[in-house]
Amino acid sequence: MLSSLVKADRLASHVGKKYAPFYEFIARTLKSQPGDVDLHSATSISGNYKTIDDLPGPSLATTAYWLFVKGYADKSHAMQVEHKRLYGPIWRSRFGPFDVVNVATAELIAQVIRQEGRYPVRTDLPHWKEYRDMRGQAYGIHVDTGPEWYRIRSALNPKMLKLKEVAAYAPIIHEVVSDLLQRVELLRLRSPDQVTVKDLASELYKFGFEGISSILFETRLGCLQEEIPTDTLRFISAVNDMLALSEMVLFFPRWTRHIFPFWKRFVQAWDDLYDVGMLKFNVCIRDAQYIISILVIYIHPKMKITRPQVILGTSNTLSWTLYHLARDAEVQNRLYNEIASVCPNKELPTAEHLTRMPYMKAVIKETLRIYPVVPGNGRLTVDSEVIVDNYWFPKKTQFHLCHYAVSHDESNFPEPECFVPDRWLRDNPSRSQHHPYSSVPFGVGVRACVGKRVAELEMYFALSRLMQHYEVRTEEGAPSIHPKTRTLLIPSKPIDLQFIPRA
Ligand code: HEM
Repeated sequence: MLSSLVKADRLASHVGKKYAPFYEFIARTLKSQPGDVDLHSATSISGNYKTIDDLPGPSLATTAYWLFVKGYADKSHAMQVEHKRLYGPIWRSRFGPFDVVNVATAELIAQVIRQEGRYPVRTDLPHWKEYRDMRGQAYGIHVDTGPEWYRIRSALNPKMLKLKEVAAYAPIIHEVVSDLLQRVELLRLRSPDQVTVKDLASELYKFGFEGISSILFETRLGCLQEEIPTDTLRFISAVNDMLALSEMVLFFPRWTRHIFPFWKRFVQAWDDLYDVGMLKFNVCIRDAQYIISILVIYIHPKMKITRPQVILGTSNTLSWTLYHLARDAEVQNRLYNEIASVCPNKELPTAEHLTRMPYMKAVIKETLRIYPVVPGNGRLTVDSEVIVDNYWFPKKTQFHLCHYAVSHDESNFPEPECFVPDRWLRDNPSRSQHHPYSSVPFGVGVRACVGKRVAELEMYFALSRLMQHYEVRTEEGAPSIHPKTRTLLIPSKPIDLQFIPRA
């Protein structure tokens, strides 16, 4: 029990006092959990537990059938839900070199996170490490593990996760939001009906890329300009190639590298990334590693070079938010009224204003619940064996945390497919009683998203200023748009919206 409380305390100190009741909940739960064992002696008690071989789950052939015949290759988020229904909340999937244990309830995710150790690992990225070893470069925050990751992360946390520090980025973010507003105005005026902006998501992707780059590079990339600068295009294209090749490189064994061109092109893409990163943005190699690590996590592998579509979490979330607001006039009016009352006469919102906009926060939370940008996260057990739901797992077990299935579970969120921001408001009768891990779009624990605060600031500023200037509507008879998975959860079709200027 002592070890449980220590773990809960450690977690608490990482995330802050705000969540004190949540830690109490964790500590209480831990007292009665099967996971509350001395993990160092797990091997000796492993005989009392079932093992990975006892788990239900699809065979390789069944998985291939689901992906390629039943059409779930770009709907792996929906496959989580279906497989949970078929196999229960914990199951095993095998495909190619991947052997994964899926967990799909909030409680099971909590059990994995509780045992993630001091230096959690999402997944092994041997090919990324190999490139860096070859060029004698450091791994960076996304790839690094162990004490070196912890060192970088500890240096970043106070800068990135403290609201006061992040609020210092407000002027840069507002500058980029002003460009977005100009771009929306230009595009709507240019359209035949003078209100419709076609494929809004791709404009917001450029906004997201521009926003994060101006914070990290302290220089503007020009993504929202009419003509995107060549260097920026080259940088984006290198990221695109690197991500597209990343899966291929991992899938084929090493000895095939002389036969197929993937590895050579993968190395070239990384070389280009560093070259352009350092030339264009004038950053030193260590900074470049850090910046590139951050950027590449959220860039969509399939984005087209001719029309750069850079998918970042913030822009993706904004696209879905506007999509729902356009379909729900009541929610949109409530949001507009809140913004107008806190910032009358289109006053520029500040970080302080945001503290008085609970409804806007609820709108974004609800969007992230329905569309968690990262629909499935990972944890690789490195330090110790773990016990989850009466199963014993050895070191090097890859867990898949099925965020999407959990945040769509009706035992946590009644009518889970409905967009109901009210469920997040305190003192509201329709507030859901849900497990604290039932919607964790930014991940949880010490390895959770380091950009959460920056992302929130960007989304709140962009949404409030768009609402100050426009009412959004859908075109008559516009079809519903469903998400698809391309590593991230993205709209399956372009989102076209009308922007009606407000008086
Ligand atoms: C709505 C926007 C965003 C969402 C939903 C999101 C979500 C996530 C998730 C789920 C993870 C994995 C966490 C885990 O393993 O527990 C993650 C990691 C990470 N995110 Fe974000 N993210 C967003 C925006 C950003 C932004 C704007 C930045 C950059 C400033 C960023 C930087 C990172 C980094 C560096 C990591 C790796 C942290 C580590 O391994 O220590 N994210 N994010």
